Amino acid sequence: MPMASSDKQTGKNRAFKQSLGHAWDGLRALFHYERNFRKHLAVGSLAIIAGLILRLTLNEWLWLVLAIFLVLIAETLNTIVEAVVDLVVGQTYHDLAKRAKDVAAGGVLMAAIFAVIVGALVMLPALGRWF
Ligand SMILES: Nc1ncnc2c1ncn2[C@@H]1O[C@H](COP(=O)(O)OP(=O)(O)OP(=O)(O)O)[C@@H](O)[C@H]1O
Repeated sequence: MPMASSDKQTGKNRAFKQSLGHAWDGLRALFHYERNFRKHLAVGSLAIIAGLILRLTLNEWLWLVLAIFLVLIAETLNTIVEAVVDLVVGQTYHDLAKRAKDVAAGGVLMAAIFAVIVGALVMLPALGRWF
């Protein structure tokens, strides 16, 4: 059952290019609809610019990039949870809906705390070398 009527696909992708196209659609949806994703992307981009200016070492780059991607991936998972919960319960209040959304938000918070710690551990010594 690869296609529903009106050309909207509901079945499996048949080619890698098709899978890649849907993944790209997902990234575009994150960027367009998720304000927090855009914010995290902006902060990550600023950290990369700071890293370029401060000439980070390879090791420092690895930690920084890991922290940035962890936050973006956590935000992605949070978005998935919100979408699926809304799909299932709509506007109805449900304790499990609250738990799922709160836990997903907690995941983003953990990743953000990790990023702040990594940012401080990487940027402070790099700033010290700069001055
Ligand atoms: N259907 C629901 N049932 C119970 N609680 C809900 C429900 N929908 C949302 N909530 C509560 O409201 C909070 C905010 O939900 P919402 O879907 O608005 O997320 P959000 O604030 O838009 O998240 P983000 O800031 O990551 O986009 C949830 O963390 C949860 O505590």
